[in-house]
Amino acid sequence: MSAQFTEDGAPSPETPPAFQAIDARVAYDGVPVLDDLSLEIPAGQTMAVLGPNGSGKSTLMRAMLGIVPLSSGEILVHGTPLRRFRDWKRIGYVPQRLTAGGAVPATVREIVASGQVARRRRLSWPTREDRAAVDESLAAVDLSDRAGDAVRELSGGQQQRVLIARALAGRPDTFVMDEPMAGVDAENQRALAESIARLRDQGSTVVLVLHELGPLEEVIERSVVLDHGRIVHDGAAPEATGECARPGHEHQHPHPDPNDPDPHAAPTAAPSEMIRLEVPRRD
Ligand SMILES: Nc1ncnc2c1ncn2[C@@H]1O[C@H](COP(=O)(O)OP(=O)(O)OP(=O)(O)O)[C@@H](O)[C@H]1O
Repeated sequence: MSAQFTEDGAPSPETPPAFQAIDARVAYDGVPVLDDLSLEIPAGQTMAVLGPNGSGKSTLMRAMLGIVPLSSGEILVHGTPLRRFRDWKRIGYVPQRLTAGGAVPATVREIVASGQVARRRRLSWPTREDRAAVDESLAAVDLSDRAGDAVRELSGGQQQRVLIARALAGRPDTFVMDEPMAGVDAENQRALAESIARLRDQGSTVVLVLHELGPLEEVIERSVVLDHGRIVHDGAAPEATGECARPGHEHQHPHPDPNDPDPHAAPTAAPSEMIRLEVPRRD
C-alpha cells in the first residue's frame, strides 16, 4: 500500500513519522486543551489515544489534521509542516459518527465515493479504478449488499463502517479515526477490529481515539493516555479494560446528541456535514 516498509517488513529508516506534534498547544477561549504536547507517531504504527472525557483526544486528532489551529508549537505530517502539507489523499479521517439532523437521502455508495474527493484535482466523473476502489472498500467493511440503501436506514454500527469505507475509498496510507467503536454493537466492533487489523497488516498508519481497547487490544501496538491535555502514559496498553476504567473515571459514551439521544437508533445522515468534516483546514 505504501513505501513505508523495507522488503523484510521493517519501517524504512528514512521514512519520516506520520505525525509529529512539537510542544503543541491548543486553547479554547484562553483555556489550554492541549498543553505543550509532544508526540511522534512513526509511519506504519497502530496507536490508540485513550483518556477521560475532555482530556483533549479529539482536539489532538483535529490539531494533527489542521482542523483546529495551534496557539503555539508545530505539527508535521509525513515530515512536512502542516501549513505546507498538501498530500491529503494520503490521509483518511474517520470522524466520530454521522451527524443527525439532515434529510438528504444519500446512499451508502455515494457516501463511500465521497471519500475520493481529495484524490481528484477538480470535479470529474469517477474512473473505472475509482469505482473498483469503492467496491473494494464496501467489501472490506462487509457492506456490499447495502450499497444502494440510504445510509440513514443503517444502524449506528453499520454507519460507522460506512465512514471507514469512505476513508478506505480514497486509498490513503494514514488513518485517523475518532472513536470508531462508540455506539457500535459487539458484532460490528469485531468486524471493525478485523478491518483495522488488515490496514495494519498492509503497513498503514492507524491512529485511533478509543474509549477502551476492547476487541482492538490485539491490534494496537502503542497506547497513549491523555489527561488534561498532557500525555500521562505512553507505551503498552494501560490495563485490560483501558485507563478509562480506573476508579473515579466517568466516561460517557456515546456522545449525547440533542437530535439523536438514542445512540443505537440509526441517525439521519447529513452528508454535507460529513464532507465538511473530511476536508482539513489548509493554510
Ligand atoms: N470547539 C470548542 N470550543 C470550546 N471548547 C471546546 C471545543 N472543542 C472541545 N472543547 C473543550 O476542550 C476540551 C477537550 O475536548 P476534546 O473533545 O478534545 O476531549 P476528548 O478527550 O476528545 O473528550 P471526549 O472523550 O468527551 O470526546 C473539553 O473541555 C471540551 O469541552
